[in-house]
Amino acid sequence: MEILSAKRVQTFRSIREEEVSDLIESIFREAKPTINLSKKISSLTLPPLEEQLLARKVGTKKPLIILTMHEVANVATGVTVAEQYPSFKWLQKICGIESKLLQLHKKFDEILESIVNEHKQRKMRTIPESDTKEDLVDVLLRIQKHGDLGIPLTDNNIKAVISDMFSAGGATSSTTIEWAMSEMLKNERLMKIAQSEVREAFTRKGNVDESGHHELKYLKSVIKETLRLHPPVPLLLPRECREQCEINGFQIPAKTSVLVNVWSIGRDPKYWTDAEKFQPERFMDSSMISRGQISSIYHLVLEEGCVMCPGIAFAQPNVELPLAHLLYHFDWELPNEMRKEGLDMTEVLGMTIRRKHDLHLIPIPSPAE
Ligand code: HEM
Repeated sequence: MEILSAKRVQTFRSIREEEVSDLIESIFREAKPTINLSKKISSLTLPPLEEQLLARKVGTKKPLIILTMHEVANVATGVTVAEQYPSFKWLQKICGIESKLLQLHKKFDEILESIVNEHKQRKMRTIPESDTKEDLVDVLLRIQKHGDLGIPLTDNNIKAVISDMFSAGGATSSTTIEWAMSEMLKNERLMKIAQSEVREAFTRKGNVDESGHHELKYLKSVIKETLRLHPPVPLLLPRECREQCEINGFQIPAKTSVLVNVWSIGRDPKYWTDAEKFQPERFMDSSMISRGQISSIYHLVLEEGCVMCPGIAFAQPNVELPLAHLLYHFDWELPNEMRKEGLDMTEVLGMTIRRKHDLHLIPIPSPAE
């Protein structure tokens, strides 16, 4: 509640708006007609997250924490393969994953340690003007000092929370933006509807900001439909069976790992008409969605059910704002007269499911510019 509440997220609004405006300007400044939109999007989500959570302005040089996160993401792709066969310990060894992860762990731990120490020293020197000026680490250090939790909060706990926020909040947001753009590119009609909605909402103002987001009903449905077909965390977080139980005649022992395949639930024709089709309209009128569908998508749309992303208040503006800007400022074409319907949608599994091939696109400034 302290770190991820809507009130706290609201205090970071100007940081998000500034970062996304910088992205749009960098696209306008590109000398080449074709840009790698995937790269632009992935470099967009972590720096603002760093600034929002750690109050550090990133500037042009990527900080170590972001570079290390990318390294972890790359190595983690291999972990998933080795984890298919947990009893074959040698598989992880020959893949070299274990030692790479240990090295990365050490490097990451040192970065986190220095962040915590930096904050402690800063705290000794200054008194925060008000709690809205505190960043994530300040909040955790305050709780540690006052013992508000009723249980001790160690420095290691604090480092784990910082690490959790970055791994949970970075690639999830950027892959969602990338897939939403891909789906709209593939279907020009949907792109046009979303673009007209955004342009209608902001043309009079002359710029996109977060104040008009409540008007973007179609774009919000595009995001929900993107999460249905391309859930960034396809197997959710691993869970463990607390006690022995029986499912469909199978005895499941206590402590069994449970992975929930939301990727396949989102595409199950038992729940969804035209399950493989990208149709944001299905979310426009929630009365059209049955209870069964709601329980099957709670984790996808993040808003329903007992298990949800605790970072939802952060995730929403971090995904909506960049998308609204990209649609407002540009029309988008594929290079080399490639046909949009033929856009390659191959997925690759890492910490999230992302596009196998980067999105190379031609941005055409919108007529309103
Ligand atoms: C579109 C963007 C996002 C999606 C689709 C998403 C989705 C999810 C999902 C499915 C889970 C796992 C829930 C479970 O299995 O229990 C999760 C956990 C979490 N998310 Fe998000 N998330 C997004 C963005 C964010 C952001 C921006 C933040 C924070 C700044 C964040 C923070 C967290 C945290 C802290 C957890 C819990 C991790 C843990 O328990 O170790 N998420 N998210």
